[in-house]
Amino acid sequence: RESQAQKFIRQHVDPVSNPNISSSYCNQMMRRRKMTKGWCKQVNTFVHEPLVDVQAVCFQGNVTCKDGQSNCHKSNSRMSITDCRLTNGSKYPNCAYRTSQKMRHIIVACNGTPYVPVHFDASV
Ligand SMILES: Nc1ncnc2c1ncn2[C@@H]1O[C@H](C(=O)NS(=O)(=O)C[C@H]2[C@@H](O)[C@H](n3ccc(=O)[nH]c3=O)O[C@@H]2CO)[C@@H](O)[C@H]1O
Repeated sequence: RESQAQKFIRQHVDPVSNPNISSSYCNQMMRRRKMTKGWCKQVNTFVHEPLVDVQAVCFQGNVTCKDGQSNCHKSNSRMSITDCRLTNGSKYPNCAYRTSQKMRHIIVACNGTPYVPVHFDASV
């Protein structure tokens, strides 16, 4: 049984890829990280920073989450991310994504002991 923390890492952490991401990055990674099973996940962000740097965000700026909870945190600095957004013509099971490479502050929700990221809220 995958924990919420493990699910966050599977869905959002990819330190390996370098920033000059290919246009097929999202089509490959959304499949590889199992977000195209049963349905095509609409939007997903991958963070290209070391896991420890992403986990450290839990101890950075506290902000309100989109759902109104108060356990969200905004990264002090901008991070290398890739946004994957489902294209209009995409038809399950052929999930087709637009790949956008950005430098943004990330906002994650954290929970538990140890207090770790469990949800990707937004990037700004
Ligand atoms: N405060 C909280 N504290 C603790 N837990 C909390 C809290 N809030 C939610 N969860 C939980 O998280 C789980 C979850 O999957 N939430 S999700 O909104 O669908 C995730 C979004 C995100 O994956 C993705 N997205 C979106 C934007 C973007 O820039 N980049 C990007 O990747 O799209 C998804 C849909 O928007 C769910 O179990 C919910 O209960």
